[in-house]
Amino acid sequence: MSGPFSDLTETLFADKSVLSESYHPEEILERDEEIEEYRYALQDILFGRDPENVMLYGKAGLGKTAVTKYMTDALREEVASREEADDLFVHEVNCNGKTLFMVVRRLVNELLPEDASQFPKRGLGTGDAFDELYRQLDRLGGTHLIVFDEIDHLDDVNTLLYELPRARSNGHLETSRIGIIGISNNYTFRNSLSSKVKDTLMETEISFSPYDAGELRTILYDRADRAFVDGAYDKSAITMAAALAAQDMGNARQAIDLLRVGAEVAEKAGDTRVVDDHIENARTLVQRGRLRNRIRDQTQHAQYILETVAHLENRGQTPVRSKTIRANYEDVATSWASEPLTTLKSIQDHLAELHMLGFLRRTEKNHGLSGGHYYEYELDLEPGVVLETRETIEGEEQTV
Ligand SMILES: Nc1ncnc2c1ncn2[C@@H]1O[C@H](COP(=O)(O)OP(=O)(O)OP(=O)(O)O)[C@@H](O)[C@H]1O
Repeated sequence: MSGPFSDLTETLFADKSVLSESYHPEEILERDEEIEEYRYALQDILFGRDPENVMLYGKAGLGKTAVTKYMTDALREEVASREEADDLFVHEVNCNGKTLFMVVRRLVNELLPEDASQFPKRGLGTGDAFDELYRQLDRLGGTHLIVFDEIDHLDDVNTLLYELPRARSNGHLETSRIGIIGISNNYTFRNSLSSKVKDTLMETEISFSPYDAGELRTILYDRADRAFVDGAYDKSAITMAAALAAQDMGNARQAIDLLRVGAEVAEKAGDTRVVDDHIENARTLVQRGRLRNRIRDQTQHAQYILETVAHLENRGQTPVRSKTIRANYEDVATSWASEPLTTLKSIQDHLAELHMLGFLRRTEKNHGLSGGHYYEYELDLEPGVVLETRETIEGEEQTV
């Protein structure tokens, strides 16, 4: 029987999952120094001693999570192969949007025996959660590495970083040991800690710098070799993806995304080889995707105003003054069944913000004493992207 999928064969990919976000590379490339520092900080675990605490700093996509997974997996394997080494447990918790209580409770629940009831959400305090955490850690014994991702987003991080590292010396733990691994995008995180914590933490700091084009090329070649069938990519396509990502933020995630999206562009076009043009197309698609996310992040009325300017732009009526934008904005807001903002000042505030964020271009007009002084606005991006994104957002809201 023939159907819409029946004539499909795989032409480009040997294993596409290698280019996905959930893929964990077996080998970490171009991070030898960071791995060496990490190894030194954690190696005491093998000899029954407390590990050093580790703080990793670096912007998005620079390998902090990948290196951490690689190191903790390798350590687990090593511990398993040595009879004399204590058991090793690795726990991970993301701190974004969480309170200290939520984070400690989450760890407790992960440690509790399967048949035990969960730590209550209400009725007990953070101190009780810490006590339970210590009880469970000692019940299991061994060494526990706790990875706190986005640690800078945690409220009351000072208490966490004062309590946990000292739990053993303070007599809360007898049979188990703890090592803390904190991950942060914010290089100034340490400065925000209380001096008490700064003085006692004694952590190893490992800083992840942006990848240069050569380093990204190495990472991409390795992925491409695994992801594609033989002869399915041009070397220059890899060079181009690496160069584009290096020029931007030196982010490996972005480089891998460019390669994956480029390959998808090639596949859709029925091409059997990924070449520069596909990567160039991927760049536009990835940029559009990012732009859509930025539009989504704006408040509802800021989005209506952006949509208004996009309509005016399409009708060739820009640059335009805030008064005209306001009149048109009222129709847009009403068309989405929303009550428009009432004052010109609130529209102007949104316009100033949208200008500052790079969505709008603004020109100052000065017509002397008689004509007055005002601004004219036009869109600083393609109107089509704004209107498409707005339609999608409203469509999603209606289905919720
Ligand atoms: N040195 C490397 N070798 C191989 N793959 C890498 C390397 N660095 C990063 N990657 C890959 O790039 C992607 C992003 O890396 P990762 O998630 O580790 O970044 P991160 O620094 O933790 O960023 P974020 O703060 O956004 O989570 C992942 O797919 C990861 O496997």
